[in-house]
Amino acid sequence: MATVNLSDYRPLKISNADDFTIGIVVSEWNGFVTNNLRDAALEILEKEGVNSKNITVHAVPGAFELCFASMQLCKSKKYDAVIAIGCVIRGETPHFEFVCSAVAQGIKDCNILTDIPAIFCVLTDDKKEHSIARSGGDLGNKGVEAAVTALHMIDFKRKLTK
Ligand SMILES: Nc1c(NC[C@H](O)[C@H](O)[C@H](O)CO)[nH]c(=O)[nH]c1=O
Ligand SMILES: CC(=O)[C@@H](O)COP(=O)(O)O
Repeated sequence: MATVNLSDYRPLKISNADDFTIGIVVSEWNGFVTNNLRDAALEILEKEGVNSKNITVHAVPGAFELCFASMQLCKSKKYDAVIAIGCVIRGETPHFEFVCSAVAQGIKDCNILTDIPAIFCVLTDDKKEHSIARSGGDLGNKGVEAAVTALHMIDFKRKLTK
């Protein structure tokens, strides 16, 4: 049983977040989870000073489609960071393994093949209850973690190019 609250969030007070541009891709599969992840990420981004007009949210059918959509957003050069949000819940067949592996590799590829940080906010859970606990339940909300990570990575990259 996990004991760490994934959302032990303390304000980052990043000074120049008002001009950060962020693309968010949300898969519609398990929307009862992914919408909560999305909303938590949006809340943190705006709390940290990102202008809502600089945040764009795109929907795709399933987690597998996060690969294509995230790469397109990264290649567009319109965003300082991209957050990929999904929830894959194990079924009866090995399909779960293939989807999870493909999505992890696909989002990794966005980071390696483009110079845009792509954040992996995809729950890969054996049970629905695990996903619920991590999207606003007892174990916090992975969307918080993803938003914080995106801000850190934008800040990291900007410091490199100073
Ligand atoms: N079982 C889940 C899926 N499966 C669908 C795939 O992601 C993909 O849309 C399909 O294979 C067509 O390419 N997607 C999730 O996001 N979550 C699941 O639990
Ligand atoms: C992870 C999935 O794609 C899942 O919906 C597949 O379910 P099943 O393995 O029972 O077909």
